[in-house]
Amino acid sequence: MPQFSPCLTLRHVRYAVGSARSPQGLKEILRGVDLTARSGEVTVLLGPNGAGKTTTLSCAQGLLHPSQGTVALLGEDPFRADAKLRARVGVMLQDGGMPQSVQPRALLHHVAALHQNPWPVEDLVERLGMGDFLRTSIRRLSGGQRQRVALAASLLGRPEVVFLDEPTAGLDPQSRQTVFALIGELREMGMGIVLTTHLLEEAQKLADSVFILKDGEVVRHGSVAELTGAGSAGTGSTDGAARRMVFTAARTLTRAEIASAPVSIELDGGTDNAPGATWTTSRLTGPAQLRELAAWWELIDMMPVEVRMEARTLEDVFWEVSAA
Ligand SMILES: Nc1ncnc2c1ncn2[C@@H]1O[C@H](COP(=O)(O)OP(=O)(O)OP(=O)(O)O)[C@@H](O)[C@H]1O
Repeated sequence: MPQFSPCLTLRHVRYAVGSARSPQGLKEILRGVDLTARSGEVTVLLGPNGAGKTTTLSCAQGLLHPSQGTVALLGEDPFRADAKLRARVGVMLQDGGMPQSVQPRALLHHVAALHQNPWPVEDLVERLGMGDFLRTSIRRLSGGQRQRVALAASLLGRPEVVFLDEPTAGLDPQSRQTVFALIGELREMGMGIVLTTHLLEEAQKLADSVFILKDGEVVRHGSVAELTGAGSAGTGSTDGAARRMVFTAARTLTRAEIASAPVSIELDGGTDNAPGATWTTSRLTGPAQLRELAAWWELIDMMPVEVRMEARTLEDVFWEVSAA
């Protein structure tokens, strides 16, 4: 399997429901999505509820036909795809898609039997720690257990591309780590992994490439380093050098002093405005702002105890995009 070649491309994909003639009118859910995912990489779709992530995945998988634009999944139009293409693609069904009265063991063996060269069921059972609930009907499983069954089922055919819609939703921290490790292995194997998540820390750790959607459009994309300013800027992002500065104040700051800061400053989570409090600055885009901050410290006659520059996190970028 060639590594890092595109396994999925969406070009100017629009998807609308309703009609201009109906009372509700035409509702545009995707408004020109461009996205590329590569084999041997984890591509993460982020965005607030209703941004269009699941609709994008549905178009990518060929479950929905775009109103405009093109989709190529492993080089083919997934909407017209035959069984051959389907066998090369794994889709993690949300629990509604699994037969509720069946036991995971029977389901996994059944799905494995549909594939020519299936991943050994026992191996996935062991890796995903499913041994304890293999003979419990899916209806009776906890949310996290169902998630693991659905993930295993999506991988049984050793797909070249796998779509995972919130694969770690409802998992406890230990199971989440297990799933992370497995996703890392899938990447090493050269699989293309396309996933959605609301867990930004998880996205930051896993993603080779991130697409942030808002109102049916990709508003930022790039590697984590590109998006957070730890590397060169990604397309659509002009803030490649942005950083955050954190400083520890020697004393309590007055309201007037806080208001007079040259960039907005906020108390770091959990600290009080007292000597030793940690303050974080908003996005700094150049050294001139450091000079302004130093001038402000001079003005308010406060020498910070500690000053630190930090790369911004994906969470910082996400909130910035959401607020825009
Ligand atoms: N068939 C439909 N008819 C009307 N509206 C729809 C339809 N399908 C999706 N939508 C709307 O389109 C928007 C995008 O939905 P989508 O499920 O793709 O978002 P999402 O980013 O996956 O959200 P979440 O994070 O909540 O899963 C939502 O506002 C949703 O209500």
